[in-house]
Amino acid sequence: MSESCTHNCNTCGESCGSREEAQTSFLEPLNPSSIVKKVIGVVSGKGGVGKSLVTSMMAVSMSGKGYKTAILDADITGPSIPKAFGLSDNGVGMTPNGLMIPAVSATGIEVMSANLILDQETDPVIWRGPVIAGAVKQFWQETLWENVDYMFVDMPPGTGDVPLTVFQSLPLDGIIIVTSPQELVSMIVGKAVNMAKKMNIPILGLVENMSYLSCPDCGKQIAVFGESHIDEVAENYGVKVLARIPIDPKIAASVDAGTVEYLEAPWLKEAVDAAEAV
Ligand SMILES: Nc1ncnc2c1ncn2[C@@H]1O[C@H](COP(=O)(O)OP(=O)(O)OP(=O)(O)O)[C@@H](O)[C@H]1O
Repeated sequence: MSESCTHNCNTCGESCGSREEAQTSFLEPLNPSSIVKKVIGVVSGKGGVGKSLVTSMMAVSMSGKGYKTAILDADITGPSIPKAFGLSDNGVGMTPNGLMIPAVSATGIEVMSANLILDQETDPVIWRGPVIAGAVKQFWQETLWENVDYMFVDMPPGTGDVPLTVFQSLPLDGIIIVTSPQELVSMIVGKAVNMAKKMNIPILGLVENMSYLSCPDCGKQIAVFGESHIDEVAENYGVKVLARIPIDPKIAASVDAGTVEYLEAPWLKEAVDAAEAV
């Protein structure tokens, strides 16, 4: 036993031989009919930076490579995945033994989201934190996830109570952190990196969305939200920059039209390689 051991594993950072028993696992088991091989969380410091876009496009890219892919929309109060895939109807079924059957997109991506089970997609979700976290656990445990190679989880934004519970409940194999240049990037990345490290979840890297706008006439890149600091931030925290996504009206239009799975995402190549290497 280390000299600096406090004999209380909740307060002691030393890794000694008697550590494991004291660790409590909050991981929720899957139902026996389901298999999910890899789970990758997509996180952001706040809403509106493009977390759902990155989640959707990672799923689209992995599905395009032949993997059976699913999306668990854990952003319960701001569920935007069904709309991006044009899944506005109530597409969730039930198995005879009471498991939810996820909706399936036109190209075969399975989706589970609060918006698919609400009577009206405009109904607000006015639930408190523990209820929200409980819904995410149900989406994980009580859905029939049949032989999924890759599941992407659109995490609730931020590093508060709800994202923390989701982090603890799902067996994440890695996370992707999405930022935009106008955020307090360093602080946000720092919080997300520390949260992931505390839970021993590997960080695949950072994706900077709305990084720049390409002038349609001369091709010059305009830093609409100011110069990016993503490289310094990534270096400070020892993580990789996986992608820089431009502001592109085509992106917004295809999300609005529910045709995100027909969008090409050449900018995510390194992120896709990182997911494949998990
Ligand atoms: N690079 C981009 N170019 C143009 N529009 C974009 C881009 N990224 C995202 N958008 C648009 O910005 C809006 C917010 O994006 P998105 O829903 O992915 O963000 P989010 O971080 O998931 O937000 P929330 O947590 O609130 O759901 C969407 O309408 C989306 O189409």
